[in-house]
Amino acid sequence: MITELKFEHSELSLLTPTQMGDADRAAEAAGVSGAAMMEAAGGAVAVAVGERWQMRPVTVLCGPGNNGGDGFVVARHLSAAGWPVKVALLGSREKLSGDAARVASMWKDELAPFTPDSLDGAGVIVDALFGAGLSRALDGQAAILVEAMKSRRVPICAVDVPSGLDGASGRVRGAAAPADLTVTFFRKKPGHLLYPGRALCGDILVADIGTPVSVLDAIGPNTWENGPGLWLGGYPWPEPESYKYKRGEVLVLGGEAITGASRMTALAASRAGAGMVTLAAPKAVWSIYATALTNVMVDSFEGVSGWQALLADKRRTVIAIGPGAGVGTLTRRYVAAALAMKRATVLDADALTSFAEAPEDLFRAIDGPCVMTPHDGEFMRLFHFEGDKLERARAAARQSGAIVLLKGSDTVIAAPDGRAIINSNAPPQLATGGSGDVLTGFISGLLAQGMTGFEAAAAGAWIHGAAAAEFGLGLVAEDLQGVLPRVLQKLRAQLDA
Ligand SMILES: NC(=O)C1=CN([C@@H]2O[C@H](COP(=O)(O)OP(=O)(O)OC[C@H]3O[C@@H](n4cnc5c(N)ncnc54)[C@H](OP(=O)(O)O)[C@@H]3O)[C@@H](O)[C@H]2O)[C@@H](O)CC1
Ligand SMILES: Nc1ncnc2c1ncn2[C@@H]1O[C@H](COP(=O)(O)OP(=O)(O)O)[C@@H](O)[C@H]1O
Ligand SMILES: [K+]
Repeated sequence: MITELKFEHSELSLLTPTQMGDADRAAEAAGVSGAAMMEAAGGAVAVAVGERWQMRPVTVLCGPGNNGGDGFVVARHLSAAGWPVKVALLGSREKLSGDAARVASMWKDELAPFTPDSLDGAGVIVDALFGAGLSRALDGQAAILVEAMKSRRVPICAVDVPSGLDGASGRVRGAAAPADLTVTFFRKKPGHLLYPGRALCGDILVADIGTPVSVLDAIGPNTWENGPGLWLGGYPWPEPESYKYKRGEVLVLGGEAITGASRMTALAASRAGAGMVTLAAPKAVWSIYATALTNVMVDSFEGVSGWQALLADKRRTVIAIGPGAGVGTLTRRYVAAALAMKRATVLDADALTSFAEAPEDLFRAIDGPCVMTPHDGEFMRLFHFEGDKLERARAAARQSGAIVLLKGSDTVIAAPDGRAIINSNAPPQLATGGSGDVLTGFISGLLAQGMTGFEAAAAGAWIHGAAAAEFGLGLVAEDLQGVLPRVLQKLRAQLDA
């Protein structure tokens, strides 16, 4: 069994704006001054702008807080490097305080009026209106300037976040202009990865501004961006002393009307490394499965008692149900029988929808390791939470007791204890019928080899995205398992390097 990885201090940690404020205060307590961090932040943005764009007129829009302070530092650096710089400030210099007031006083040129005219002639705009301190929807002059930024085809570099983007949820409050480049500090925020925020950030650079990593001790991050850094150390590579049963056996429930879905799940589980995979085929359609599958074994069964007989084999350590299973009472009973075994179970698609009328029955039955993989529609049939995707997935995991993998271009994986991972490597070609069935197989295959549900879901989602990216355009779901070996070889090379 692989022990749970500890990755609180990973570079993949995500901090909410509130946690980032805590990190800034803790850094100051540890002797790194706010002024030094602001200098480092503005300096990093100026370097990033200089690396990305050739020298040209730049307008820096500064807000009334420390995000605006960063903007004044950017302006000073670019101006010193010879760039023609205009600075427009929301509000007056007198209203600035602390570090922002200090850096503003170092800007000796006159300020441009805070109107869309200040964007005239700009070859790049630095958006330093609001960052972590966004406290309400943009309105008035701020909204007018953001709308003006949106309508001009001038590249934008956002400081920390595009102003108006809520760093916790990825939502837009009032308005936000899409940036080409976002430079953030110390760690990313969930809003950089959750849509629509992700689409507004452009390329994201994370700059080191001297914040000691030890500030994370007290914060205890519980949200991460998905990446091999979270689970590669515990990845279940085949070992010399291994044998097929040691690598676990996955039992996949086959559907009667749709047979392709569960076949893809089964093949994907084999590719992900399960030692054995058995497809439980309803007697009436057994021959379809038997002729289509080779390395995956096909076992026929009839009705709930037949399914229970297949479950009785203790070597079948992981049960995958849902793809093509059909919606209704029978599937509900198959799921209940599987959950009663308290083995690792992956529930997808019809296994979830079958409980739309009585989700509580499902939650009550979950008592062992369980991963649910709903897309938005399936999620809404079972759960009725408000909030952003991260909040909803977390609440669902808490309510159900399962690891909840809420799919989409920004898939969130949440555990009942509050930990959550946001996946960011899934390319849009994954939006093709059956790709979710393959994901169920990948996760099942990793569970079979001893990963925990949380890690298997994270690693499964990541290799799924990486396989789609590896294949490129023109992807159909059954291509995914075929390119997985290349993804695994690259991962292995990364570990061996
Ligand atoms: N040591 C550090 O802390 C470091 C911080 N750093 C930088 O500081 C940023 C965080 O700074 P921050 O906390 O001052 O918040 P910030 O984003 O500037 O906004 C607050 C101001 O905006 C105002 N305001 C808010 N919403 C508004 C709206 N809709 N419409 C109008 N006004 C609105 C708000 O007004 P209030 O809510 O108080 O009325 C307040 O005046 C962070 O993103 C990073 O860039 C780096 O330099 C590294 C070191
Ligand atoms: N636009 C997108 N960008 C990236 N990944 C996507 C996108 N749309 C869907 N996906 C991913 O593709 C898979 C689709 O799964 P699902 O909706 O269950 O489809 P199916 O039931 O056809 O298998 C999920 O892993 C999901 O996260
Ligand atoms: K900003």
